[in-house]
Amino acid sequence: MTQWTVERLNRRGDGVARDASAQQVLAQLTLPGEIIDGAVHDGRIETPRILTPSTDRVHADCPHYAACGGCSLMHGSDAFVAKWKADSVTTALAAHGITAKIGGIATSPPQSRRRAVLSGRRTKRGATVGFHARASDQIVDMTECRVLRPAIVAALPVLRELVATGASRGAELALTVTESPAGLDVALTGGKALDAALTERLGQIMRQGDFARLDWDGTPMTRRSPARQMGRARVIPPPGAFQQATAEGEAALLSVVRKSLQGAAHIVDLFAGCGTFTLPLAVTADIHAVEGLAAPLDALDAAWRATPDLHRVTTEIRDLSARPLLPDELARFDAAIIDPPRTGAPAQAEHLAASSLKRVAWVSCDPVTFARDARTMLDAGWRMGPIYVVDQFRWSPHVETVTSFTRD
Ligand SMILES: C[S@@+](CC[C@H](N)C(=O)[O-])C[C@H]1O[C@@H](n2cnc3c(N)ncnc32)[C@H](O)[C@@H]1O
Repeated sequence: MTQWTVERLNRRGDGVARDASAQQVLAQLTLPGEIIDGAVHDGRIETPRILTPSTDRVHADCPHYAACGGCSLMHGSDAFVAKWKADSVTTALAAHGITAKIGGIATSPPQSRRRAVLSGRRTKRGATVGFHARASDQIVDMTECRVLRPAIVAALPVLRELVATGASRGAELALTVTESPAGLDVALTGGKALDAALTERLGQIMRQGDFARLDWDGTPMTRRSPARQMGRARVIPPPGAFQQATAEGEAALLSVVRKSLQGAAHIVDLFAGCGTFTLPLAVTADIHAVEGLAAPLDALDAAWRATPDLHRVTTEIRDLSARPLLPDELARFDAAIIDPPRTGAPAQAEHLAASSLKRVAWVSCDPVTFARDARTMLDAGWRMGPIYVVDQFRWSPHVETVTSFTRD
């Protein structure tokens, strides 16, 4: 059988391997340097046999690992994964001619992810709930998980009950499950239409799982408010709202943002969400929070109004792709935070680059789009500080970063 040598992992964490004639295949769950064989289908080896393992290979301690798409790097040592994530940032920046200094990597511990989007489907015997299998629309019926908070794992039987009760045959439900201090906050989409009988049954299931809130396709049922602390403020995030995936990751991002903007008195927070950065920084600065969705901004505003002694916080609903803040609008601030979605913020980057601002803290969840936007800033004369890698999605190929841009 042909033998292949794994040269590197691609951005999805798949091994890129070559045989003696330089033919290339992709092989999941492999590591650089490994010699493998296995059946090739459509340019992929789905179940590679590891003939010569890497010294970075470790036992993946999860019964679902062979199939579950939630993790794809659990077979690599912590040191290997940390270096691979840092290297994927430097490689993305190098593609735009940028030499980056990595300031450090903060990896969230196992079982720390407090928010996950799971899938659920009714089956003949009940229901299946979990992440999708790798490159598949099948759902892995999860009984254990090394990344999710224990409270979410413990709720899996109740989540299955929820899906068995509320899913139409064949339909796939999406369950955004967030651990709040008051209990689980579950937002479900794709369920059966609510009627009196279903509402009553859902109430029983909520009590069984001791859920704080269940949002059924836009109809919220609340037993306790799923409020959480952001700085001194208590925010009630809207159902399913974006929140940083781990408390440790959020603290690491906030610490770099805070240090980068120290002493700033008037800050604009672009892509502000529910106020992860706005509310803690409002202890020392006036903040203008800009965000595309009304619901998170309403939550941010309500939290600010209910908290004594914070600086002034104003909010603006605005699509920052279609209508980025212009240089003359940015002129009234002395610093900015930007935390765009994975697509990055090419339009807003142009205007930040051309503005009179002197400091920008830049949070990113995609090194490739970040590198493009960083190029825009550097071309306009900004300097980029060290990049901190914040790994909130341990064992997945996902990489987040935070850095600062300054100029005199
Ligand atoms: C990565 S999240 C960051 C949220 C917040 N900074 C935090 O840390 O919780 C990106 C945010 O950008 C918002 N968003 C996405 N596209 C947008 C757009 N075109 N204009 C304005 N906001 C947008 C999303 O609703 C989301 O709240």
